[in-house]
Amino acid sequence: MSERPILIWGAGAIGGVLGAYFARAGHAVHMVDIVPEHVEAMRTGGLRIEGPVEEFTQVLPASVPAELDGQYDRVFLAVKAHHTERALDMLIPHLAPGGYVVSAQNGLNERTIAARMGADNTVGCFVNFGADWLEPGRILYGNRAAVAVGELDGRMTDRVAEVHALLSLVEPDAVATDNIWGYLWGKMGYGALLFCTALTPDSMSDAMARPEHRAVYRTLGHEVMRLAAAQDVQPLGFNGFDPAAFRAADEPGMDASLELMVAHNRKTAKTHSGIWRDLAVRKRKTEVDAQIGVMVELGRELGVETPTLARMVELIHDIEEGRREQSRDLVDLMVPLCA
Ligand SMILES: NC(=O)C1=CN([C@@H]2O[C@H](COP(=O)(O)OP(=O)(O)OC[C@H]3O[C@@H](n4cnc5c(N)ncnc54)[C@H](OP(=O)(O)O)[C@@H]3O)[C@@H](O)[C@H]2O)C=CC1
Ligand SMILES: CC(C)(CO)C(=O)C(=O)O
Repeated sequence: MSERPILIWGAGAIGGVLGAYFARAGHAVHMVDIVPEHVEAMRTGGLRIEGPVEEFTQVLPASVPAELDGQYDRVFLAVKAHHTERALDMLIPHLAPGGYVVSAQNGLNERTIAARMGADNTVGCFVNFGADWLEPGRILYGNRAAVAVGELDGRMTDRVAEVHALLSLVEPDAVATDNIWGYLWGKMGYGALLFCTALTPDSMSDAMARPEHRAVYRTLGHEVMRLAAAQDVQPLGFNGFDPAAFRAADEPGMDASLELMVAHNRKTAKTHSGIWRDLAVRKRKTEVDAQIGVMVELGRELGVETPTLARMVELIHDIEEGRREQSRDLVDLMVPLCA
C-alpha cells in the first residue's frame, strides 16, 4: 500500500503496537530497537500482539540501530522519555531531508525533538492506550484509549492527515487536533496521578480509589494544571481526566473526574502503569525526571509552587535507588502537603 517505509524507533509496548498495526494494514514498516533478542523475534517468528483488544502475529523487518541503513521520511519515536536524546543521536542520520519524527511518548518530548531537529521536522502526538512489553516478540495491548496528533503550531497539514490515518488503524477514534499541547498537558496531569499510583503496589484503579489519598491526587492534578495555565496552554480532557476541575480546584469536580479515571482503568488488561512496571517488574529507572522533574523545574522558572510534585519525585527516586519499597505509606507521607 505505502511505498515509503515507516520507521518505528523503539519497538517496545507502544512502538510495537503501532508498527504491528501499520504493517498488518499493508504499510511498509521497519522496526528499530536496542534489544537484540526482541529484534530477532520480530523478524523471524513475528511480533505477537496479545490481550483483549485483538490478537495477531506480525512478522516485521527489524534492526538494532547499528544495523540500520538508509534514510526514512516518517519516523515514530517510542522510547521512554529519558532515552529521547540518545535515540535522537542514533536516528537523526537516518531522517531523510524534509522528513519528520512523531513522538509517540509521554512527556513534553516534542520540545526536545524540535530543539534538536527543528519544529518543521517534529509532529506532536499523544497516546493513552495501555500496552506492556512482556518478553522478546510479545506485547500485551491492554485497552483502547485516546490518541491524538497535531502540528506544534496547530496548523492542519497534509502530514497531520497522513499520521492521523495511520493512527486510526490502531485507534479508530484517533483525533487530528489543532491543540496538541492541550492533549500533552492533559496527559502531564493524568501522568502525575499515575506516578502517584506507582508509589504503591496497587493497581491504578485501586490506588486512585482510596478515599484517604484523594487529597493527594487532587493536589497533584491542580499543581500540573496551574503550570499549564501559567504558560497559557488550554489542557484537554480524555478518558475521565477533567482539566477544568483540577485547574479550578473544584473538589466535587475533581472527585468525579477521579471516579471516571478509576472506572476507565478498571477495564484495561494493563492494570498497572508503565511507571509501576519499571519499578516493580523491570527494576529500572522511571521517566520521573523527564516527566515530573521537568515540571518542578518549570514551576521554579514560572514562580508556580509545586511542593507535592517535588515530594513525589523524591519518593520515586527513593524506590528507584532502593531506599524505600512501593507502599501505600508513601502516599500517606504526601497527605500533610495537601491540606
Ligand atoms: N506502555 C504504555 O501503556 C504507554 C506508554 N506511553 C509512553 O510511550 C513511551 C514508550 O513507552 P513503552 O513503549 O511503554 O516503553 P518500552 O520500554 O516498552 O519500549 C521502549 C523500547 O525502546 C527501546 N530503546 C531504548 N533506547 C533506545 C534507543 N536509543 N534506540 C532504539 N530503541 C531504544 C527499549 O529498550 P530497553 O527496554 O532496553 O530500554 C524498549 O525496547 C514512553 O514515553 C511511555 O511513557 C504512553 C502511553 C501508554
Ligand atoms: C496507564 C497508561 C497506559 C495511560 O492510560 C500510561 O500512560 C502508562 O502506563 O504510563
